Amino acid sequence: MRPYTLLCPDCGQRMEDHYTLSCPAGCNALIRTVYLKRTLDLRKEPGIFRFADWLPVEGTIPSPAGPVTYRSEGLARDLGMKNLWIGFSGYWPERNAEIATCSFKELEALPTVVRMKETGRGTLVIASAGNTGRAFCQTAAVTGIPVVVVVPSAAAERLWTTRETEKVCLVTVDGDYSDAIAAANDLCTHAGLVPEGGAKNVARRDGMGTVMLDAAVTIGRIPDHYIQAVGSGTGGIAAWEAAMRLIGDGRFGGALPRLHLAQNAPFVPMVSAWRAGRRKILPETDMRDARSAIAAVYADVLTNRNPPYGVGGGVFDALTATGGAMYAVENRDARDAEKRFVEAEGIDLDPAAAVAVAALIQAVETGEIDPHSTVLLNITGGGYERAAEDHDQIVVRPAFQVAAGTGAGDIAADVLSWVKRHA
Ligand SMILES: Cc1ncc(COP(=O)(O)O)c(C=O)c1O
Repeated sequence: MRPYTLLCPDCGQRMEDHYTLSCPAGCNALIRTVYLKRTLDLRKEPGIFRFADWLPVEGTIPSPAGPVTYRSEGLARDLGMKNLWIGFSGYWPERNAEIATCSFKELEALPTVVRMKETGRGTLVIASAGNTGRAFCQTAAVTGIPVVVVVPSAAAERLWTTRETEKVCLVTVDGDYSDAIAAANDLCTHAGLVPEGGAKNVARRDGMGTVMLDAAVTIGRIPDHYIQAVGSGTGGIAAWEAAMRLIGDGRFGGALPRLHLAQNAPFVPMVSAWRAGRRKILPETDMRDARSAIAAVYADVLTNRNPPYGVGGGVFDALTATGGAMYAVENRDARDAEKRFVEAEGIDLDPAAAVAVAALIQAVETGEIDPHSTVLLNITGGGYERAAEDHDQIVVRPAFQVAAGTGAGDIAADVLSWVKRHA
């Protein structure tokens, strides 16, 4: 028996894991893991698998990539804060941050690949705006387990690994992130190609949830506030779920952290729906002129048109349960915040992380966050310059291309034959 079961929070059904992504009864809710161990014991592993007790895996990968939490001095002083903690998911070896692909997406990729190997069959297909794809490419390079990664053509340059690998089938799509998602969905209609699952994948959520776990064990308690930039919002959901587990553990306090989730204006569908008090995103209201709005943002990895917002156990529920708030961040504010962060903390940021810093500044200025409270700022990506000093960054060459508006039907047979050759 595996050390966890899956639970549908809607109908209450418990199930065994067969790389299960949704409730077999058809409920519109994100299934969750229920771990047999209610208290968290840290393992003697180098990276994320320190938290394997609360990851849906039995095996581990000896990777140094994991969450790191430290107490801010520079930015805290700049903002007049007393208890600002930074969860740094990137590359900064001087702070023990060893995610060579520089974003928290590696925290999702590592347990996902192990879970798939242990409970599923087939080859994972990942749609990405860049960072998720790079994380899965790296995991394929480290484990030798092949993956199919589908990205917008403009994001292809973000796909690199620190080791040579033949185990990545990179498909580029002429279009934006949504077109990449559509092409990946097309591919997954073929036997042997399996959707990685996004927010529905408990390994992704629990992998991201380790940022909250690491913060709680470092600080000694659950923080009062949690700040993150979101595209799908999976990390926000994960932080909420991890905090519920920590409350169940009993050693880290009994209150949920307030979630502060930020999007990059002008593409802010969840902010718009949340502020209107709606569980449902209305495309004509919340995503008007989506293509041009997406093209205008600084942090394009935050542009997901189908976030798990209204689904049971999704972003709306996470915000409601935690008394949360959402923020729209303008490009210029993200850039200013990035400058302040770099000066204060001494490491570069992913544009998405700059959006989170800008949201923190907004929250402190508007009084949403009391500067004396205990705050966890999730820096979801950074350390690119530092990583380039220490590691090779070997560009992954596209294997196949999907032309604008054509779908992935034409290349499916080629992708399947690639999978056969590389499995
Ligand atoms: C660096 C970084 N931060 C934040 C996010 C937002 O994550 P999510 O789409 O899971 O909300 C992404 C998404 O790709 C990202 O790459």
